[in-house]
Amino acid sequence: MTNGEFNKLIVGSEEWCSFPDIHIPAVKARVDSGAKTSSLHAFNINTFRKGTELWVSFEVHPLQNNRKVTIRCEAKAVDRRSVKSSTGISEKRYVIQTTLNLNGQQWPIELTLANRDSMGYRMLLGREAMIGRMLVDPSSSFCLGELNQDKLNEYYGSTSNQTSGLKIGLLASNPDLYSNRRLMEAGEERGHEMIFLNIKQCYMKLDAENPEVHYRGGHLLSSLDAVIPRIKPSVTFYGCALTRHFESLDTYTLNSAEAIAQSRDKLYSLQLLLKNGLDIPTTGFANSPMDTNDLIEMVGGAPLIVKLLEGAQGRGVVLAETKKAAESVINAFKSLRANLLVQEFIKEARGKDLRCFVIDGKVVASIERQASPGEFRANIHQGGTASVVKVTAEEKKLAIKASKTLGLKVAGVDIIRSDKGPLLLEVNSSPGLEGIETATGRDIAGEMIRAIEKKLNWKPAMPEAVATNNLETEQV
Ligand SMILES: Nc1ncnc2c1ncn2[C@@H]1O[C@H](COP(=O)(O)OP(=O)(O)OP(=O)(O)O)[C@@H](O)[C@H]1O
Ligand SMILES: [Mg+2]
Ligand SMILES: [Mg+2]
Repeated sequence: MTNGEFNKLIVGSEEWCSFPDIHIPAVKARVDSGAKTSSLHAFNINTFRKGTELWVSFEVHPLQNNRKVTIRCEAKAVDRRSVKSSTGISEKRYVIQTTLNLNGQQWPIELTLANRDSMGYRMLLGREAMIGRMLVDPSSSFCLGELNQDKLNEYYGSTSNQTSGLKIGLLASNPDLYSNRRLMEAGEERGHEMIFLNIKQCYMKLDAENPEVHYRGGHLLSSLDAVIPRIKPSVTFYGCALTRHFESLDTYTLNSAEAIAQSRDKLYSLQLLLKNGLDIPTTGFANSPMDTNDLIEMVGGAPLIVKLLEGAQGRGVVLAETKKAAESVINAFKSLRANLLVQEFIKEARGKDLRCFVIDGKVVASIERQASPGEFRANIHQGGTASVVKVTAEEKKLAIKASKTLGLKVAGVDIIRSDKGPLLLEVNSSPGLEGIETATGRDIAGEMIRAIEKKLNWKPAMPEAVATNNLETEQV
């Protein structure tokens, strides 16, 4: 190490910094040497002239997951540049030059004004701003010091104690469905304003500076704090596009569009789960009908399971008991151009499976589902019955890891008990509440609302006035 390097700041992957010129006293930055330029999450970006100079005015929510604190800023625009985001989409962004303060050291840096923060960070510190001044230790965070809540309150006033409820949209299709009724009810019970948003009646404006979502007849949906996406398979494409658009409006979505989309693709999600070391029944997938025989051999021969990639509620899951039946089912589905996978049949499960309901990294309830007599599918919609079950620590870990792998904050994880141990069947992004609430008597809808409150740092004005059903403890 040269002498010069001793003078460099050692920073972790996240650090608090400030921007004195634009009056931002504290913002948490993601340190990302993979990005060239630094960026700040800004909205309501408008240009104006000061003499011959082009200036921009913009607003910033400096705190992560908090839309109550807003700072209005003005700065000279030094450029307008095409910037490629991590998702590969390039867009034009204004660039300002401003002073960065990091642990008392100050220097001017260029900042692009980005209008989305898919990573949740309001600020990204890129390598141009770091060159010659700092060394990154990616394994640590806040090497330059943490900021506690008191300090943040001092800077921004009280950031958490809100007296009124949140405005939460339920993005779904059928308001009469048990799960949707319960979510509306649970939110209202906890003092929030709940708005039912029919997916098909939402429409959006895609615009770099002012993206919008409108509802039936032009009503603007700009002030929602959070959205609960409950997207049925037939509207996955549009529902995910809407969810993504809410994310770009800085509305918190309980499950992200990306997580919903990838968990809907059964094949892709199984690949992701396997890659992360989670066990699944042996599964085969092929395109050409010429390979049907080998496909059957691959999963250990008949009896075997055939699943449509776009199935749900047990529809599109077939048990082929003989090799002949397997061949005809696979070929029949293929002739209809359906995407399907074949899977080893877990006979020893005897028509039972587990549904673990995961919220925010915890298993809040689990049930065992037993298929009706003569049926192998345990889905409630196929006549299965649910009962409370004690799940093992291994099963719990599997469910939590599966939700995490797919990036789902709320998930219904289906597990089957095999002779080889628990195997993952699938992970659902809009798991039904009826079966699990009825069997366990738990307030799962309330738990989902609480996960939003926690994420948005919302606390009831009078905690004792709100009915709480504390489900922090995992069900065993
Ligand atoms: N490999 C298998 N071996 C034995 N039984 C299986 C197997 N795969 C699925 N099953 C049974 O069939 C049921 C339905 O399968 P799966 O959960 O994969 O799809 P799905 O229920 O259609 O999707 P969703 O849960 O989203 O509605 C399972 O709950 C389980 O009881
Ligand atoms: Mg299932
Ligand atoms: Mg499913």
